[in-house]
Formats: sequence, structure tokens, C-alpha cells
Amino acid sequence: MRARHSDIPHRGAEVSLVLPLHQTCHSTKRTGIPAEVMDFAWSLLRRVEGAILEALMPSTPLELRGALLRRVQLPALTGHQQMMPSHDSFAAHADRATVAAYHYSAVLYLDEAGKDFEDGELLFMDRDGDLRLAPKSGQLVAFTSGLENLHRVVPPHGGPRYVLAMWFGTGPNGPIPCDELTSGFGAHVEKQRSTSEGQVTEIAIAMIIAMVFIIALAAELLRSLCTAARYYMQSQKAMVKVPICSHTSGMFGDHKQCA
Ligand SMILES: O=C(O)CCC(=O)C(=O)O
Ligand SMILES: [Fe+2]
Repeated sequence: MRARHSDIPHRGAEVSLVLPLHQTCHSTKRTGIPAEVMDFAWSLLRRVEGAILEALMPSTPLELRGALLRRVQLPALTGHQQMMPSHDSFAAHADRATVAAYHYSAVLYLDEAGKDFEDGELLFMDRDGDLRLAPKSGQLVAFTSGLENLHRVVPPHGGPRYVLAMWFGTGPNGPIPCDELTSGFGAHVEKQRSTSEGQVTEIAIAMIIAMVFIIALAAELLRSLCTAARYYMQSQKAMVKVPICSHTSGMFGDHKQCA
């Protein structure tokens, strides 16, 4: 695996090596991953789900919401598989803050600290101090994805570090659409994209409301102008000089005097 990927140029430290695995996305046609690999990955995910259920005992069933085989390597390389440099696990983060639908995180280590690479521990920044876990091949670390589990990866040196990261959710969210499940990162990008699409929608709605206001204002202005004009015309009418005559009767007879 290393030989195959070492000649692919990469940009940052983290590289996504496979496409996502998800119930509705579990198709070779969609991912291009051979069926037997998908089946193996799927059974592995089921076992991880079972381990989380046993160890953390969530009150509702779990649903896979993201899975990512990831290589972390320093110095950083460049390439199309590279994740965004700003989205690296070296920075302290909570997975649920990145993707709200992630409630449980699990990381399966595929190689060993001190043997395949140096450093590279998973570091939980707990309230009462840091908890530093050195990756061991075949070890699974599972934790709730909220801010209670703020964590980061200590940059590894001397060799790539491989992990299978998985995220599960509980509750009424329902499955994330396959398109949004490119990876944890992909889901994040999708979220950002839908946010900016949402912003475009908001701007469009604001513009429509503004236009309605402008039209209403123009109509009101027109109505006022018409009223003023009618008034003006009425007052013009009032200004028309009407001869006013006064009638007087006296000893010299009736007298009519007009102004
Ligand atoms: O690689 C690890 O040990 C943890 C990775 C991680 O924190 C993540 O993918 O969100
Ligand atoms: Fe994480």
C-alpha cells in the first residue's frame, strides 16, 4: 500500500485513501472499491459498532454516518486525495463540532507507534489533564464525539500512520445522503456547500422581500401622487372664478350686483 501511494503527490499531512462506506452507499458501482473489500470493510464496521454498543452503551441503536481510511504523513505532500490542510487532526477538535450528526467516534489503528512511526499519539485534552494514547495495531479507540472529548493527533514522524476513522450517530437524523458522506471531511465540505447554498437562498429571499417593499413603496408613492393630483385638480376647480351676485330689493326696485 505504501509503495503504491508514495508516488502519488499530496499536499498536506492527511490523505483519504478510500471512499466512504455506508448502508445506502454500499455499492461497488458507486465507490469503485471491489466487492470483497467492501464486504470485509462492512463486516469490520459491524464489529466496531458492536464494540461501541458494548463499551459505551448508547441508549438507541447506532447508525454509521462516516468512515474514512486515512494516512497521516509528514512532511506533507501534495495531491488530489489530500484533505484540506486546514482540516487536519493535528488541531484540537471535537468531531461533532465538525459534523453535527456524529455522536460516536471510533478509530481503528492499523499500525504501531514506536515501530511504524514515531510520536503520533491520540491526545485527549481532558478537564483533569491530557490522556495520551499511543496507537497499537488492531486497537480500537471509541469515544463520544462531543466537546467532552476534545482531542488532537500528535504529528507522527518517520513513517505514514494509517487509521480507519468511523463515525456513528443515534437518534432521528436518519442516514446522511451518500453524496454528503464522501468522508468526515467530505461531509464537512458538503455542509459548508449547503451552508453557502443556504446563504444564496437567504440572499434571494432578502432580495425578493426588498423588491416587494420597493414595489409596495412605489405603489404607495403613486397612490399619494394621484391623491395629491386629484386634490390639486379639485383645488384648481375651487379656484375657478364663479360670479357671485347679490340681490337687493329697495325703493328703486330689485338690484342685482355681480362681482
Ligand atoms: O487518527 C487518530 O488517532 C484520530 C483521528 C481523528 O481525530 C479524527 O479523524 O477525527
Ligand atoms: Fe477526531
